[in-house]
Amino acid sequence: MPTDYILAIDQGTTSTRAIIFDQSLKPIATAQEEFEQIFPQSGWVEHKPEDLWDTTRRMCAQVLMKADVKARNIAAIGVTNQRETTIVWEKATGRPIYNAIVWQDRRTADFCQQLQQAQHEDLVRTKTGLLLDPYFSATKINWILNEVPDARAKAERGELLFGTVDSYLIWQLTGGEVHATDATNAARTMLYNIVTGEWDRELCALFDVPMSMLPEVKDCADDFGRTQPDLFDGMEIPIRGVAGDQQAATVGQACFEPGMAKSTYGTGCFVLLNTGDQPVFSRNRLLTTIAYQLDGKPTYALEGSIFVAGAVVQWLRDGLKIISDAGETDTLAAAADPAQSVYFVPAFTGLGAPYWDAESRAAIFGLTRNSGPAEIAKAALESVAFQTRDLVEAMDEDWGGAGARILRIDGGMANNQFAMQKLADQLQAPVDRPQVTETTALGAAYLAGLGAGLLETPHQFTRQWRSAHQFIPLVDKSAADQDYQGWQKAVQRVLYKG
Ligand SMILES: Nc1ncnc2c1ncn2[C@@H]1O[C@H](COP(=O)(O)OP(=O)(O)O)[C@@H](O)[C@H]1O
Ligand SMILES: O=P(O)(O)OC[C@H](O)CO
Repeated sequence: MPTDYILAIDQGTTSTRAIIFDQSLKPIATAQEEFEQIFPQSGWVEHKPEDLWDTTRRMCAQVLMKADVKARNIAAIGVTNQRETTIVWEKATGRPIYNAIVWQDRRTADFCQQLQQAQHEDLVRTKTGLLLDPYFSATKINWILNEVPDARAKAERGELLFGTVDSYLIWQLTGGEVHATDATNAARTMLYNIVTGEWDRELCALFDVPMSMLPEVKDCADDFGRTQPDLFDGMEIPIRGVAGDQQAATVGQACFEPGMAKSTYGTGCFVLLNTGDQPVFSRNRLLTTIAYQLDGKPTYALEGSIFVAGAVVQWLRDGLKIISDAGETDTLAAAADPAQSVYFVPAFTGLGAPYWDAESRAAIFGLTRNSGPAEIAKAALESVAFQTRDLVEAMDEDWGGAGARILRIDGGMANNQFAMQKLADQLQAPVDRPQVTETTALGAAYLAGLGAGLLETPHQFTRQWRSAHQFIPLVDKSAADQDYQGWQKAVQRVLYKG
């Protein structure tokens, strides 16, 4: 049998997936497992790095078995990951010195505020395209170095390494041989200059992060080393593709032309609009980021980041316990009393774009004695559509109204008919769900195939993209606007910043 499969590892916020694709990029088999979410204090979110690695290793083994494919038939591995999540480990042992601090974690809000008050936001923004928010890695690294005993001294002696989840997995996969990341993940650390394409000395000084801890930055389709032999039956499989999960989804949705946009509904929701070879800086507090980097050339994107999308459904299941499965919200919401105006602002960990309010917390408005699980589920799903409209309106202004008129959607929650119909209604524009909804893994597989020289240029891949379902607006603009105004009022009531 020829060596012609690609293994994509998608290490997400709530679960780890491994998917095998054939050379035509058709998914052959998937293995997936959830892992523990740790909430030590209000606004804090952690993962055990060992869980991220163990689930990765096991899902890779499982998917090979499921697909009945041998390791020797895997031509290349692509890695994609939850972004910004921060891990610091010992160079000598590979042992993490603290749990992974997850992107949603808000513990460094005060530090960010101090830096804002000291007028550092413009510097950060021009160099990184980001805002001074706890979301990004820099202040999380600073926290670990300050709070873990001896960490700072060890870091200064060059004994500690930092990585986003991709780097940590590459380090583990290669048996400590390779400490690298790609430009899209580097762009989320708040230490990387997205214009010059290098780690920024001034920012590392500002956040007090020794540059010796930082990984080498590579293209998205590049040589990230080979797996250590005892992981895959003695085979050393090349790792050839890496991208942050939202950027991988942008690739997987074939958004290769300026003006094309995708929106991914996983734990959070992230809209990325391709802006071409020049960074566009937002006037509406959206982020500027690298969509992908090939042959040393970055393609930039405007990004809107919502911290809670699918996570609100998880909360209905695990917190409120009104459903036992995420999919149940679909029928539950459809049965809600249409006369009630319940709004749910899911600011469990503050609000992301365009509000950037780390201290606000969630609230439900408009409850009556007749409100029940159906009305709450409906409001939860609708919150995702309203939040996306917030982003798309901001993007339209920044991009001169010439943004994508059709949004490509993916992620676990894109399977929810009710939520996605509401989205089309709110945007007053069509919403396209593709045939392959595992676009994040697909993007990573494509990059790995490109890096391994198995696959052709992006234009070839673009021709393969197919819509499976298009949602079109079913309400008129005035009804949608009236609904949206209720949301805007609800948001104003939870904003901490006022
Ligand atoms: N049918 C559905 N309806 C609503 N939400 C869903 C549905 N299926 C999955 N989800 C939500 O989507 C999220 C999982 O999507 P996924 O893309 O796997 O996320 P992640 O990569 O962040 O782990 C969960 O938060 C889950 O609650
Ligand atoms: O794990 P996801 O799919 O929710 O994505 C998380 C993002 O990368 C955070 O920036």
